[in-house]
Amino acid sequence: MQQNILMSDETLFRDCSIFDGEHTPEQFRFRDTQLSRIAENIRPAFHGARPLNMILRGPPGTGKTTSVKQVFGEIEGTTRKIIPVLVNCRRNQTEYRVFRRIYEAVFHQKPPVSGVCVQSLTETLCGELSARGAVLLICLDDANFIFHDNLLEKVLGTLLRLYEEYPGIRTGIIVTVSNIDIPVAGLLSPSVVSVFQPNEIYFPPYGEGEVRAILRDRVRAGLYPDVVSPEILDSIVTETMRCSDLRMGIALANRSVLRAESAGRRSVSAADVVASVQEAENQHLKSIVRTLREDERNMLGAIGTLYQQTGEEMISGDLYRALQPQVPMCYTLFFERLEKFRNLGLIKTYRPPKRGNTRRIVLQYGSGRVRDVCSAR
Ligand SMILES: Nc1ncnc2c1ncn2[C@@H]1O[C@H](COP(=O)(O)OP(=O)(O)OP(=O)(O)O)[C@@H](O)[C@H]1O
Repeated sequence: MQQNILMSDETLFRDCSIFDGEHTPEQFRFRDTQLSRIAENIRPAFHGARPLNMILRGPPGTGKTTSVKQVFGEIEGTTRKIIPVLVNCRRNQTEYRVFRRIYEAVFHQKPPVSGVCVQSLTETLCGELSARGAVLLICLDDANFIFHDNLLEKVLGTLLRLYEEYPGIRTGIIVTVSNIDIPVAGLLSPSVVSVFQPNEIYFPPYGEGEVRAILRDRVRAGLYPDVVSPEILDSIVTETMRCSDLRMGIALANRSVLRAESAGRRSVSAADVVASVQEAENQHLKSIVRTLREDERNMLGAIGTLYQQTGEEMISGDLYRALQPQVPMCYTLFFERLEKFRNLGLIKTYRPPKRGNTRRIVLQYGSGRVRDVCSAR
């Protein structure tokens, strides 16, 4: 029995950064096809032409961001004539913040604070791009976070029209989205669609064997030998397949090891994995809720509270009426917020047969957990 044998400063991690959400893996497997298609679309920029626009589409945790980071890393190591900028749309949910992020990446400093609008940022940016003779390659990563309020349309509209206002400016746009059921073109006006013309690259979910291989790589790189046995790895793989998100699997492995470590054991037990599943799911839910505005968080929390009392789903009209006392809002706003929750994977909506526009609204996480996470400050 391996109980309490770790000294307080002993650790099971060879390198704990391997389990960070932002970690770029040394071994990036199973995405060669997607990487070479991305590279093909960017290739014209190496000859001074405009890169082809792209949409990278696939469920969460299928390696879209990692692929872009890999390609951008190679570009940065090869040429200064292409400036790649990764914009995290989770963290930048207004038009101004998106352009501020681009400005910061190009100038390596913040824009002047007072009185600067998007127009003046783009003017300065385009002046700089002309002076350097460089192509701007922007990735709007996790663009589903800016589907609301017509924001994607505004941002794309501005980016795509830069060359009209500033002749000679060349830009390429990569949009990554994790909703597989919403066509991006449906969110855009015909005028934006006609200029955008993206090539779509699909990232399918990883199969069980692929998930096992990826997690095994992480475990080998991040932990000392025998901390995770093949049987324990199997149970982490099973949980990962259940929630079909690799990111959850990485978080689950991390949490299970931390649990074993704090109990002073040298290997992870089946009980560590079981006990860590909820923590890993909570962590995932928290990371999404953190990106919501306060009014949206209040509405989601109110749905959690309501569903605790009424059951795990409601019809849209009933839900709207039931929410009014705590979170008064008009019907349009109600549907806009529901749409955002759906885009973020917080709810699912179903149309019951023969009920017109009515939808059944189902939470994707337990109602009690949703309520607690939304009310935590
Ligand atoms: N093929 C792979 N090999 C190794 N690690 C991978 C692979 N694919 C994804 N990962 C890891 O899984 C996690 C999620 O990957 P990534 O952020 O690239 O997914 P995504 O498709 O952009 O997800 P989302 O749509 O939720 O933003 C990261 O920690 C990443 O390192």
